[in-house]
Amino acid sequence: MSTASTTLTITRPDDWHLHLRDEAAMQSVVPYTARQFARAIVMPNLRPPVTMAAQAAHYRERILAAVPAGTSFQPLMTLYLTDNTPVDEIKRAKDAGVVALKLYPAGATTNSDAGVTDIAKTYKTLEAMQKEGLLLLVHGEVTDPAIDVFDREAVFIDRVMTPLRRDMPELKVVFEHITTKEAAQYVAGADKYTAATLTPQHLLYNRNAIFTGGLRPHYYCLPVLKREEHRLALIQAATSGSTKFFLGTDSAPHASQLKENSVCGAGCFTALSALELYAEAFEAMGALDRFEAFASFNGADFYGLPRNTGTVTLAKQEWTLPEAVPFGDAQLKPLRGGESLSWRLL
Ligand SMILES: NC(=O)N[C@@H](CC(=O)O)C(=O)O
Ligand SMILES: [Zn+2]
Ligand SMILES: [Zn+2]
Repeated sequence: MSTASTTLTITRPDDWHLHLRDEAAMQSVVPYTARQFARAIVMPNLRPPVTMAAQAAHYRERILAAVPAGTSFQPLMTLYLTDNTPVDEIKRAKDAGVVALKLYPAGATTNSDAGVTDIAKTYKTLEAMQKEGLLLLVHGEVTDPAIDVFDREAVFIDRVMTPLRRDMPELKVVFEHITTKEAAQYVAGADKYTAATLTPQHLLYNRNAIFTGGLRPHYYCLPVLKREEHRLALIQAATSGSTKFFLGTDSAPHASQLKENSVCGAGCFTALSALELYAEAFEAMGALDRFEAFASFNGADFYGLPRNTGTVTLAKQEWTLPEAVPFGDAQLKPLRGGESLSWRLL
């Protein structure tokens, strides 16, 4: 990393948690990520979900066809784990270049209806993944309606993570988009097979952001933003120098008419300005010297993939994020749209 007074140059980063959707909507958002990141872990929660290796291979082709000419971008594919994922699909997935499977507890988040109802049902498949070296990516929230929505991540640690780690000790697990001090502590204290991704919104905002001056749908994602004490624990984890924490935007585009609706879909769109948002969070902690490892090294090392070559440069330069951008034949409103950002990717 090098910093002149007004620029920050780092090795090309990767996004280890991304939603691209499909068809025209996907074609609208791929260029934003391809501009910011060399690679991205592409989430499989399409309708219908990407459950088989052959579907993932076709989805990758559609994504690659949407990458602007002259830009190098590599989508890293995942499968959607279900109660019925066949054990022998794991070998086919590995051969097709799939790097991970995603665990959505059924009903926990956007397009998770086909998710896992009981993790014990997937153990044979998880054993095959452990053997083949595929990672398990986890949306870590219980779905028990008796549990308060703000407590669902912490309860997930006790009910699912701890038993899973005990039963599948050498399966590499990424606790995705963590939002609580409990999850940050759990991952920091876990062994080398456990890591976590952090989103820009959870590093920058607490739950007040959802309610400031009215209900703000573009700040609503899952797991939902938490109290300030949790945000502080997350930014401390991200800037601690621990290699277990890395960048995963969870950029999750939803058409604006579905966000600004009586029932608002969960997800924040950040791909347009992800590095800028993270740089702001790291700068506020006086930790820009730790940004490169978080954005460009820790994730690749955990996944066992080579680090990127080449660099990107951010400048300390104020600019205004567009309020809305096209999204297929709809519109998409970025988090912080219409407001100013202090860093700009050159
Ligand atoms: N994070 C979100 O709020 N939404 C994601 C799903 C997910 O990552 O849980 C989406 O696909 O929209
Ligand atoms: Zn999720
Ligand atoms: Zn996500």
